[in-house]
Amino acid sequence: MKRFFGLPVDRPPQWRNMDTMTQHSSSFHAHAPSNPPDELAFAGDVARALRAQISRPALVKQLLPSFTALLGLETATLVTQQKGRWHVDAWSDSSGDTSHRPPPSALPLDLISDAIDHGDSRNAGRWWVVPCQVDINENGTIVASPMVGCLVLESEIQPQDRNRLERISQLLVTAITRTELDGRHRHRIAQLTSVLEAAAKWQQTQLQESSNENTLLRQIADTATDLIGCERASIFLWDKRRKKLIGRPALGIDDRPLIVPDNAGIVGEVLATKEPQIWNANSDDEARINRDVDRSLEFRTRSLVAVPLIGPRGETIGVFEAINHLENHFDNSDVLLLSDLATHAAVAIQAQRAQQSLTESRDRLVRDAARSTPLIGEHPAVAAVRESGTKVAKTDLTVMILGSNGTGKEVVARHIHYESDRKNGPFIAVNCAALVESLLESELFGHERGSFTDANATRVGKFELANGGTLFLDEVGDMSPGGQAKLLRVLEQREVVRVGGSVPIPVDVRVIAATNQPLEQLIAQKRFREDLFFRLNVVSLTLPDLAARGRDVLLLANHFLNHFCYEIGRKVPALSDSAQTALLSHRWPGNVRELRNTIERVCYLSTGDMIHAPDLELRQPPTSPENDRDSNQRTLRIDLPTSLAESTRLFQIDHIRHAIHQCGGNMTEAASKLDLHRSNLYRKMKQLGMRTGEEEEPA
Ligand SMILES: Nc1ncnc2c1ncn2[C@@H]1O[C@H](COP(=O)(O)OP(=O)(O)OP(=O)(O)O)[C@@H](O)[C@H]1O
Repeated sequence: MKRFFGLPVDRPPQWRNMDTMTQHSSSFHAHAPSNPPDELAFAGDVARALRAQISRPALVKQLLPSFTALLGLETATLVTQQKGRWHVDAWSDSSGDTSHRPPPSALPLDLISDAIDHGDSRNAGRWWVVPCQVDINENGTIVASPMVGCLVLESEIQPQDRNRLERISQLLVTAITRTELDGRHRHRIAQLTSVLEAAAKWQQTQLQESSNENTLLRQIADTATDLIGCERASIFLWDKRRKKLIGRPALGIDDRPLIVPDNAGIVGEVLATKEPQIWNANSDDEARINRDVDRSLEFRTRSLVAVPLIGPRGETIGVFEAINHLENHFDNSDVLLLSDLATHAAVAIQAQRAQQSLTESRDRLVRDAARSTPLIGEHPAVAAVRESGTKVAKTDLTVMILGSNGTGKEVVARHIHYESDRKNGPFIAVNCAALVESLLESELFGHERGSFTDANATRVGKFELANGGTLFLDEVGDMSPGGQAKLLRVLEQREVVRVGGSVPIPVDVRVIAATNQPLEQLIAQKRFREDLFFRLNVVSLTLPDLAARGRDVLLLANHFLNHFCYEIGRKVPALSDSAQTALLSHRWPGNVRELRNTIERVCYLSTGDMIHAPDLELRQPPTSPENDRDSNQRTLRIDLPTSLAESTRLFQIDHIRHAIHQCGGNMTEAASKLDLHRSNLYRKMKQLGMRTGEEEEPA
């Protein structure tokens, strides 16, 4: 390959022997105007035009007159093939006139075809034809359609001048093809940039939870319509099982999909062959178009291009179709662009489907999780907790749940979580009583590697794990002073610092705390921070003991019966009258947890369709101030050394509890039994650090 001014030029073999003639060529001025440009100046013009990155027509217009003058030609013409016909792109005569373009028929068409077919220059009489072409894969770049053209030169050329003519013609041809290629590259880069921008937008759409497949498909079709410049674009998704292609957005007037058999028309051809298809009216077979669809949609297809939609794993998911080019017929460049769009569209569609199915699975799991821990109970106090929980769930307020062990505080916390907008986030429960001080901090806030002896690796704390969801801090009253201080800081600043770390990590967590301890009393004893109490106690919900919930015991018993029998696959037995009476009269010191365990045991151990009282094996626990509330000969043992004032306080607490219990939680009755006014009873209870929730009031 020879180079002219840095530009590669392929020399046709039959001209190589003309090199020796170059030295004589400067005498060639057959028809040159009076002051012709010299070869070097022309080469300079070519280099400048190339640097300016002008379009091919502009470059030819600029250089053709001086080229004609330099070689002393009569005329020089650039012809190209367009839709199978010859077209005169540019023309110049020896005087530099470019306006009198001849018709293609005035040119030596046979010689032109000969030069194109052989890919090298041809000469016949006064005509010289130099091919000027851009191939499909020139320079390793995909070019949609080739440029087929020739420089046609008209001149009485002397043999000794042929070499010069060839050399200068090749310089112009190289400049023309280079400019054409550069233009195509720029156009292609712009196209690919647009495709990538569109793909990024589709990705955003597909990630939005609110978007559905229709939104995405419409967006993809709109992009194709804009970029290709056509009237409509449709995506046909393949329903393999039903052997149908479902076109969306439909060509139709409203939002209905267009359903066609998967072997019909051009889209059917594309699906079967996985090959793109172009159809243009007048030049292509009319029978390939399904005019029935046109008629039903009151539309006329004049031109169409369709490409397969291939998913990321090579599976065909449908066909992408563009209809009616706005300016022209569709050609290979439209196939190329639509194929680029189809590649990204197929990925976006598949990703959207995967996202959709993940969202559905997640929603199903969340629903199942919410159903697995229902807050059972019709007692007004339980109903009130449920109602307040639902209300407070819509806010991000911190909630404190009070109640004895096993009354269902975690169930209430879960109820709030699943009723809230955080339900798709995690629900993390931590039992603060179960961990020693040092471990609790690392459990809640995480720790950095090496922050203490056993910290072999960095650990993410529960606060971070609960990000976007709910953190349930059970037995918060048992938290260490250090832990309390840290917890307060996290609640105030909404960020955690891992143990041994210094970087604050933002967290978006709703905190629900619970305790069975009288926190006011702990505050008085300086065992619980008052400021933390106020932070946690923004809303407080109190669960009554199970024994105070009346017939809820039976509701819960039946709920657990159904649950465990379903788990072990046995028929659900009924509770006999004796069993019901036993359940209702038991004191349930372990509350709902105890009831649950009792029913679980019965489900596994009893046989038959009926559960009787003895099956329940309910034994009253040994006498203690906590559980011997029915006995009138109760003993309250207070360990020594205890001050008289403290002993009196503990006695009063026990006595009031006993009275409330005996009255089934009815505070008015309990107050009268204690010879107090109801409001005085409440005041006394507060004084003693007792809980005074209305929940102890039965219906
Ligand atoms: N109202 C309820 N409806 C259904 N199940 C309940 C209800 N209350 C409690 N339970 C069940 O009783 C058991 C104990 O409940 P939970 O752990 O919520 O109590 P808790 O008050 O948090 O206990 P602790 O104070 O010991 O942490 C759980 O198995 C729970 O599913």
